[in-house]
Amino acid sequence: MTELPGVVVTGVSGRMGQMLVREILASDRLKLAGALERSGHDWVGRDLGECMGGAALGVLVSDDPLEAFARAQAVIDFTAPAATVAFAELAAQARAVHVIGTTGLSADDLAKIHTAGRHAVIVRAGNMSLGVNLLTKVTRQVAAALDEDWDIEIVEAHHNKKVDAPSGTALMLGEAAAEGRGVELDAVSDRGRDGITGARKRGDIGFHAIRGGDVVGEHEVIFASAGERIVIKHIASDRALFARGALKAALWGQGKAPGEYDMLDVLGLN
Ligand SMILES: NC(=O)c1ccc[n+]([C@@H]2O[C@H](COP(=O)([O-])OP(=O)(O)OC[C@H]3O[C@@H](n4cnc5c(N)ncnc54)[C@H](O)[C@@H]3O)[C@@H](O)[C@H]2O)c1
Ligand SMILES: O=C(O)C1=N[C@H](C(=O)O)CCC1
Repeated sequence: MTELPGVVVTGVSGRMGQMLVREILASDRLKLAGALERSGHDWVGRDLGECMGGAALGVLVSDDPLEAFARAQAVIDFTAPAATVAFAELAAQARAVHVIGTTGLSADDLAKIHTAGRHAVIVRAGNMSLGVNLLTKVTRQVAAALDEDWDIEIVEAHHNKKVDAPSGTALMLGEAAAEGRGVELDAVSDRGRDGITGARKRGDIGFHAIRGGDVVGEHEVIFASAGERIVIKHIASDRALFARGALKAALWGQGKAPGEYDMLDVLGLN
């Protein structure tokens, strides 16, 4: 019998980290090979199962990525930008597939991740759900079909602990709309208006972020013209959705040529 690919989960105490552990433990195609948290976190050195309030799993939470990645075929990483950039280099050294869900990455962070992708498989997406990835395709098509008489606005809502805005998903949708229009997103992006902003600039793509309660993730792309509006909306009601997408990516990446991929590749939507 062949061994199942082993996965290390980073940021294991986090909202996504714990969801990923549950999905891996329930999977018959992947096994848990390690659990990482940041140095100084009170889970480090303790049994993961007990930390999560259940029975012991025999997996100690570690703060040593180098040692953990050496035993893994995949690293699933939903943490924070600085951690993800460091993990990209270490996962590439270990030739482990690095699945990146972390959002809020800067252009400089993305360039470093791109460099790591020369040596190993990286799958990165601001949203790992089938629905949102399909929505990016639809958004690109609708934006390509309409001219600038149609104003594009992207509205997103998330829980009150989210630290970055616009969300990674909103940026994916904005990129898709800009691509459909044949423009660079950076040149037309208008984020969170406030004060005497003047009239809306033709061709801009607007972004608006709502933060509150326990909202898992909601995204709306609005195409507004004189007398009519098209609104395309995705609602995520369970974080398990993102975790299952990440597991799919970890499996899909096994044996692929080094490079940077996204969920459209994984889902066969490219
Ligand atoms: N792509 C997607 O589908 C998707 C879905 C949900 C969340 N996210 C993104 O995932 C990230 C995490 O979200 P969350 O809600 O789980 O946040 P969270 O704050 O609950 O968890 C992040 C975890 O990472 C840990 N961490 C930070 N630095 C670390 C380091 N150096 N080493 C190890 N662990 C470290 C933190 O201690 C924390 O436990 C965010 O960027 C979020 O936007 C993406
Ligand atoms: O909870 C979060 O944080 C989420 N982040 C992703 C984003 O930034 O789009 C995906 C949805 C949930």
